[in-house]
Amino acid sequence: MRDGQGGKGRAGAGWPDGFAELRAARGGSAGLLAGVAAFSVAVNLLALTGPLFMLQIYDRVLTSGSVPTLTALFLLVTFLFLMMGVIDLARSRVMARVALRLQERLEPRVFQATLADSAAVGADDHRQTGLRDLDSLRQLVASPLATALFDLPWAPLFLAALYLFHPTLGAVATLGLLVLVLATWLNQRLTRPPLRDAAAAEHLADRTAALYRNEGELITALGMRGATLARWRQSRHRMAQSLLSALDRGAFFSVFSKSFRLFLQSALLAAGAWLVLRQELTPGAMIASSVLMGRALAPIDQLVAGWSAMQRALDGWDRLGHLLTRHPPQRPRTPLPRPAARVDVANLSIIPPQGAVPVLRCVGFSLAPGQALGVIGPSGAGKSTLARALTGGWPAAGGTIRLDGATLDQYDPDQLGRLIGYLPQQVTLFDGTVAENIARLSQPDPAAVVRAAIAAAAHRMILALPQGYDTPVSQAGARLSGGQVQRIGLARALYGDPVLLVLDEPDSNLDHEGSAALNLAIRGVKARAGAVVITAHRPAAIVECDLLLRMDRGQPVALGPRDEVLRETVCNPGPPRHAAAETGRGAA
Ligand SMILES: Nc1ncnc2c1ncn2[C@@H]1O[C@H](COP(=O)(O)OP(=O)(O)OP(=O)(O)O)[C@@H](O)[C@H]1O
Repeated sequence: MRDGQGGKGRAGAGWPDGFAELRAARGGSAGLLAGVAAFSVAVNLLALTGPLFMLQIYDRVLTSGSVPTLTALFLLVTFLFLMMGVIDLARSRVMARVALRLQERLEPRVFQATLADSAAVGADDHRQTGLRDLDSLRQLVASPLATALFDLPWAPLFLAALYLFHPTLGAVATLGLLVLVLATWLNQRLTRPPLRDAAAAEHLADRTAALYRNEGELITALGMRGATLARWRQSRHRMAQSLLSALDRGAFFSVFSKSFRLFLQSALLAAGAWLVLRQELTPGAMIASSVLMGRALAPIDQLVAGWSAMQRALDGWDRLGHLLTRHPPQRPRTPLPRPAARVDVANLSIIPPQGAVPVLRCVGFSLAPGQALGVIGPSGAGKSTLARALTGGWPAAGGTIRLDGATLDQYDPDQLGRLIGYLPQQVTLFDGTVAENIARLSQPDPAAVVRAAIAAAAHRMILALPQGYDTPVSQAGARLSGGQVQRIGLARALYGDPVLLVLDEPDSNLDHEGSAALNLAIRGVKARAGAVVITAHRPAAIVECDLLLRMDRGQPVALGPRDEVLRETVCNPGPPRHAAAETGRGAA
């Protein structure tokens, strides 16, 4: 398989790039592939059985009229073909196992890289095809196309045999082979762009359909059915057009290759007959050479016919290489003890993934255990960006975030995830029970689940569900209100007593009772010496905050004790002002 270039050098120092990982995974089946190559030697040598048998029938049996020779040859041929079938079958079965092994070996890495990509780029980005690419790779390896690749290097052997029969036959076959190789290359060149377009358009159409499916209620309510159908059909139409163009071109080459192969066989027969007439060849050799050439050209025919699958897999290999390069394997980190809730942010700037300019600049503050920081500011001020950065979701482009002295990347990501409770603006629940969702899909600790639910004021609401904590929920199937989902999300954030709790507009869907419970939960975290960061639009959400950070257009405009900053905000709600505290660290 090919190596892409674009992603090279982006992997961490000392770590293999994505393509090296792919090659290593393929190398993991080197023994099996060597076995397949050995089987291919046997299969291709045994493929000479047919031509040799014909040679013997025409030149020995028919001339001598010997029935015993015919019988012996026939029995031998039966045995050899049987052997060939058995070995060919074994070869296919081994390739199926190679394919499975490749998939099993790469799946965890690809899954993690896809998740990381989705966290960095956004779930709806068109690059979310890692697992699908791996599937097409597995399908290719398990398909007859892969075995055709093993047969391809044997074509010269059959050509050599033709040259042995007669150089003219060899020359005709070589010429034919070159034409077919040229046709295969042209096929690849001409069908690749439309096939890529079709795959991209198909992905877009699938994504659009999934989004519309999830938002069916909204679409109906807003009378958007016609418009959504038109848009979906537009992307389907684009896919159909590209696919049609690829199929048309592919069909041309497929038909050309098939017809040319048949023609070539007749041409070779004609050349053979001419040589027989000139008494330079025996009739047996003439027939055998025709069969031999068929065998030499078969893998090329197979490759032309299955080119779109081949192309999909090759493109998939490229994309996977880049995906794995973008997200190199986690380096092992020395496990750190559970930190104290001391958060130090210094001169932090954040550039969103795929972004070019920082959307957060020069942010600095310190939080001591037992303190809560409120982050306020107008829409687009950078509050959610700061929340994402504090959870380790978006890496710092400049400056640092330290938790008890260690930068976030010094923690193992899973450990960090357990140390931080995060409630995003939009809460998503996953397939599983309510308890499993609160326990972050790990094996739930029932006491901890109930404790977290009580702290989030979700306990009674959960008990009212048909099966209580064991009620299955899913993104689409759950019949929970926005506030109920938010409370379960808060319970999930509180599960496991995190050191740092990051709440991104936690009260956007909460009623009075929910807001009161939220404040109680924040007080609880502070009481057990945790730290809390809350972004908010509403004053009710920051009543438990000791410190307040006011942001505007990605920059801090005020930082200090809550009431002081609130007073300042009332007196001076205008554009950014660079107070001494703006970039300071020592507000805590
Ligand atoms: N993925 C992204 N790529 C590029 N820019 C982004 C991305 N996400 C956010 N931004 C930009 O970063 C800035 C801050 O956005 P952010 O969501 O942090 O604001 P916010 O203060 O949380 O707003 P709101 O109160 O409306 O939630 C905005 O200008 C936004 O356009």
